[in-house]
Amino acid sequence: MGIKLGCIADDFTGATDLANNLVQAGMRVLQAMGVPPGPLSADVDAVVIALKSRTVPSAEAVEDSLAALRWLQEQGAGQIYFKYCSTFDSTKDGNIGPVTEALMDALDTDFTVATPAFPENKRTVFKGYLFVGDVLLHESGMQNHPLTPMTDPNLVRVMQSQCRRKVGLIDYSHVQQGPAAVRQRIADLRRAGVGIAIVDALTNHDLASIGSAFKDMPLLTAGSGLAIGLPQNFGISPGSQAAVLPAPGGARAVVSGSCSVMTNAQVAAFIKSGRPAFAVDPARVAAGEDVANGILSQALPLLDGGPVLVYSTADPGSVKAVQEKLGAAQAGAMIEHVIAAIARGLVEGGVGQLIVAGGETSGACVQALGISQMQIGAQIDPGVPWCHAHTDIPGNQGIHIALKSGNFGGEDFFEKAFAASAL
Ligand SMILES: Nc1ncnc2c1ncn2[C@@H]1O[C@H](COP(=O)(O)OP(=O)(O)O)[C@@H](O)[C@H]1O
Ligand SMILES: O=C(O)[C@@H](O)C(=O)COP(=O)(O)O
Repeated sequence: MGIKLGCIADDFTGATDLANNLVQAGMRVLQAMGVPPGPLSADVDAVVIALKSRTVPSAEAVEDSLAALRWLQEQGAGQIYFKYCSTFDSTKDGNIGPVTEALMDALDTDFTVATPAFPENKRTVFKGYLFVGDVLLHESGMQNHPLTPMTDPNLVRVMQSQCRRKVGLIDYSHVQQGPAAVRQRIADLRRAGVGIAIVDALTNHDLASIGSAFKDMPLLTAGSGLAIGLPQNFGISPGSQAAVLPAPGGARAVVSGSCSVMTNAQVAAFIKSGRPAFAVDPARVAAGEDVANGILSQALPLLDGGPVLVYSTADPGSVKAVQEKLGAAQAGAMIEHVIAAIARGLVEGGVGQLIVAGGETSGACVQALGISQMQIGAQIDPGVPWCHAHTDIPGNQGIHIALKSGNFGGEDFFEKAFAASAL
């Protein structure tokens, strides 16, 4: 028998977020970093393949996603789930629309849904508008994202601008009435020539209800929230399947390349606590200085005294100034490269418990550490579990790693995560 659910996530924090929600909902999950080189050997309900496809050119995102789809189909996946950000992070050209349509073509399906709703993390969709907490997406700080600034909260409009197919809406008046009304709405939209529908959802109850209406859909596209509503379709009941990870060991460190509002607050709280923190200065990196080794030589001797932080996290004004000089994509890639080299240097120097803040940053760090699979452990905050992974560092016995999405976690997230790992 094949796997029940095959998932393709467009970034690495997003992949652990989805895997975590599936695990919380009762599924046994394998998370793979990139398309696995061989067939699946574990007995699991779902596989999440993490790609770094959110901000790459859309043709590349499509190619990578189709390769992931082929592998999942070879493992007998019954349903495919394309996971993107709960803030619908997209570049001007996509990639949510182009990847969705390529997957629809490959699966030969004429209809799918799209909903980033994740109520537990305060992402809700109403009348097709995405709210983050009490404000609309474009007032949430996401308008200042370094790579995917989100300036339009109307998801029908955003998705339509990325798609050839007609985009419609399953609004709350249908969702509220339950699965039968949602199925009826889908039939009506199909007749009207709609290929992709944004779906409203405000609560976990809504997600469970729409999840059951989507039981027979070959392709689902969503944030991680919808995962809560799917295991029931496979006869799986809620109940955590989090793995008991090996006992944590080694020194502790945080590396952060996220510039989100929440990460800025978390970095500020860490610095305020008086623990050692080292800033990556983009200007010095651009000038060709060996910033990675400079920081490592200062940070490594301090590891015995408790966690250290290395960050490029900055406010929107500073990010804009850097981008004006270097270009947004170039600045992003350059900083990711330095932080990834630092993450590897920290693990080589004895770090066994590592937090990475930022999705693109996590992708770069996980790749630099040579991690190919992660085991999902206990949740720290909604959307962020501790994980265990093997690296390709000679002699390394594996590390505990938490990939924190930009806007997830409370202000004390770093402290809370290390307190949890000590249990
Ligand atoms: N000070 C900075 N100036 C410009 N870009 C930055 C700075 N710090 C980080 N970045 C880049 O911003 C992007 C942040 O994206 P990401 O890591 O996905 O964080 P988030 O999870 O908040 O979206 C990365 O490409 C990172 O390299
Ligand atoms: O859905 C979410 O919000 C996260 O899983 C996610 O994808 C976050 O991406 P980053 O903010 O880039 O970490």
